[in-house]
Amino acid sequence: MSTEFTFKVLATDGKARRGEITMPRGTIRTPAFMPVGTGGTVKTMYMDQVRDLGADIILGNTYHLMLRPGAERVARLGGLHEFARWPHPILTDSGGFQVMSLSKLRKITEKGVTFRSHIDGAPYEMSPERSIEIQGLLDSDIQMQLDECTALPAKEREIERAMELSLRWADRCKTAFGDQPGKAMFGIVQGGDNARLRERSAQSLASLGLKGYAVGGLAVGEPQDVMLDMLDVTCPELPADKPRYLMGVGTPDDIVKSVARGIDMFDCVMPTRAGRHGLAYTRRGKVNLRNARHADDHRPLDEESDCPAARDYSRAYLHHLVRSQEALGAMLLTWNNLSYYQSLMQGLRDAIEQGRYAEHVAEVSEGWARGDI
Ligand SMILES: CNc1nc2cc3nc[nH]c(=O)c3cc2[nH]1
Repeated sequence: MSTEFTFKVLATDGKARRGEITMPRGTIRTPAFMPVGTGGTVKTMYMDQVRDLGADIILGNTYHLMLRPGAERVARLGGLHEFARWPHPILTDSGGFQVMSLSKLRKITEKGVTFRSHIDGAPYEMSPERSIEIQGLLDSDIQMQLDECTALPAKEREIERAMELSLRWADRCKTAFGDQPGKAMFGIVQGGDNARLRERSAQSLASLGLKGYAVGGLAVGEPQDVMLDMLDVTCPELPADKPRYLMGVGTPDDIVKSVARGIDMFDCVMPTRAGRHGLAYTRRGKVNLRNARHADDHRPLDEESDCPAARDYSRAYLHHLVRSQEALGAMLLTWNNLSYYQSLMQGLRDAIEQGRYAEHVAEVSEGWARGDI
């Protein structure tokens, strides 16, 4: 087990990379999908299940945990790994994105963000330094800089202002994080849908010599081709020997196309949130179990899956659970969805190693297009 944070590229196929991040709490096989554990829980799942599905790392949210139960309380209780019984790596988002998307009366200044909690309206200030302090109290293994994610569409001068502020905050977060060998602080590339600003942001962050780089400011409603175009201009400006993390992405199609452009890490609420809303991801595309067409269908979601949720329960039963709003419905569909996402990632990792990434993507895409029979 490594005492340092290291990243190795083990194989490439075009711009797709098969890599490995080693750190004291474990090894992360890339391309990696990080299940979202917002409030210290991957909703409806036991942590052992999440691990058994192949997740090497999960995501926690600074914003939610600082509001409830509080970062100092989690620290007193031994840190997030102990608190949530997840002994493997955890990446925490810095809170800025959630402040802008969830809190009330928020205000951004050079110093940081001020806002009121969406839970009880209590006032908070979060500076780059406080965000890193909170992530340290959570004992997070990979900590994200505080940044300002511009909602799209936006005027170029607005995108530029937020991108430049995020660069200054990256420098402050690097100073606040200091030197923690077994941990990492990732910078976040901003720049909206503007290629020139993306290149400037990536080049400036790369000059900070960080241990990893996230591509932020995307998956905010822009068309997929705009997101992919921004990856085409951003990834070449990032160091090839450091991990690249595309924040908030995405659908299986988003993921396969982003890996092809050089992305190594992903997080997205889609598999878990969709599971709670009756939607199943399968190798034949999406299946909406709310639909009455499943009411008498005795077939499982996927008879060939090694996940019991996909293999052992009839669609009729899943439809019944979803329609009845039974907790087991959300549990089984979340289990199925995370299992599908992790098997998708394993397939991508294998295909890169075998030098057949394009062929493999064609095969999985054909499965989705065939649709659910
Ligand atoms: C669901 N889409 C999405 N989740 C995100 C989280 C983020 N965190 C920090 N900074 C970001 O730019 C950022 C962008 C994001 N897009």
